[in-house]
Amino acid sequence: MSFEGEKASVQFHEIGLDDRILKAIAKLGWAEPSLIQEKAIPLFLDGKDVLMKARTGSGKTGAFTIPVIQRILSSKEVNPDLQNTQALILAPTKELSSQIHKVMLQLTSKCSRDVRIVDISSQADISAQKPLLVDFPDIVIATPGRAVAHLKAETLNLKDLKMLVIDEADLMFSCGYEEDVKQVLKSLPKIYQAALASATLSADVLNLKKLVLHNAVTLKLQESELAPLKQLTHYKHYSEASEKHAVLYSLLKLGLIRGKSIIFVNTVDKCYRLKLFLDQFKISSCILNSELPAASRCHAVAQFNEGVYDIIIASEESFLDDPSVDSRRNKDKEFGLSRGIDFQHVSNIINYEFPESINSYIHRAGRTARGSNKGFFEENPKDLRTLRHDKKRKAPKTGQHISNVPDYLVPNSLKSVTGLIKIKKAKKKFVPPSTANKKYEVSSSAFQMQNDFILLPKKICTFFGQK
Ligand SMILES: Nc1ncnc2c1ncn2[C@@H]1O[C@H](COP(=O)(O)OP(=O)(O)OP(=O)(O)O)[C@@H](O)[C@H]1O
Repeated sequence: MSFEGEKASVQFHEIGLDDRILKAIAKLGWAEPSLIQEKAIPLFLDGKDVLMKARTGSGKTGAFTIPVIQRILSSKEVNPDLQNTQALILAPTKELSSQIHKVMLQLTSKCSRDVRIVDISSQADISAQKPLLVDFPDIVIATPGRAVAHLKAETLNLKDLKMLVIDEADLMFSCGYEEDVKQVLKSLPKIYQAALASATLSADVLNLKKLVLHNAVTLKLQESELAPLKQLTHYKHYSEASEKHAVLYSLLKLGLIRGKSIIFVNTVDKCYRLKLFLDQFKISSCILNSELPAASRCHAVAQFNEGVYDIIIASEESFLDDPSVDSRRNKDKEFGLSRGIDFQHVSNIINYEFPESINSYIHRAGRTARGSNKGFFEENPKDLRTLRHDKKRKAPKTGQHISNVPDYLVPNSLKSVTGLIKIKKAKKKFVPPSTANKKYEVSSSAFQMQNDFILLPKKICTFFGQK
């Protein structure tokens, strides 16, 4: 597996990595480093502070986790009895932390005894997490909030820290972690090596850079922000707002969209409404939004990744919103939605509601065509079954009850497609024509005009024709 369109000039075995890491990388199927990995890993191994800005899905996680693990293995070669927390990795959400943890466990699968990693980002009680930290794991992964909570409880000791990494640096401040990050920095020794990873170089990232990095090398890769077109195809389809439901239904039911899909909407309400709509047609989906508790969000992503659901409906909200503005709703400030979450094998991204900024489009699109995956279609057994044309396609099942559900769930446009709509004839009151009746005159001429184009039912045409 390699990143398309980005031919690596060095191979993993040429970067000076431990054999155990190389074996783990091979097990992951990563044939060669991505561009950001190729540039960042040697710099970090050299002891440099690095700011890596690379498009979403370009392999930044590997770019900082591989050298962190390598440096820990090297330090243990020199001093096998060394046991202290050498690296702290901060991520803005629990989902991201657990994803980094998962990647690190895979990368240390051949040296798990030598490199111990814990993720303390979950909301478990601080005292319940104490045993995880008591014998100074080599790498701690946390959200800044959790790191501060443990520092206050004196369950986390960073006095011997050698490396600090902040992932998704552009989200840290907008997630409300500015103070927590500053608090963490106060607990670090004077000298440590640091790296920031980000998909954008926002003002927040530059502020963090000033706070965290020293004489840093900035890697701003000259690459497209999105995966190459060979890998990711963009389609656009124009439709009236009221018809979007019908279009989506058709795309899904006719098999025009295959594989796992993320449908993006812009509000939490829409998230639920769309799910209810799809439920009506026995199209099962799960949802992801900022009102769900963290555990449910993780569960939804896990179920989607495991293939329990092929569709996830996600609402995206601006991180720059003042969290205090909408007090009715209990928004989770750690909600990073899908930014940085590694949804696996996503074939399609559907912008059901158009993203509010270019960045948002890029991040949404970055959920597919990740790594070396093609964007549109994945070859998994389930998809291949779908492709079998020797089997008769099942006609979509729609129940009679669809005609009784509210319009916002099944709009009339779709009811008429399925033949379930009962056209209610409006009872018209007879109003005698009167030249003094302005309202009548206006509507009359409007209808007359349409009459010219034979657009009206005969009955009405006749009525106005008599005038
Ligand atoms: N060298 C590689 N070869 C093939 N696949 C890789 C390689 N490195 C990473 N990947 C895969 O690419 C996908 C995206 O990687 P990763 O999550 O690190 O991207 P990212 O740049 O951190 O994205 P984001 O900014 O969204 O977090 C993952 O599924 C990962 O397993």
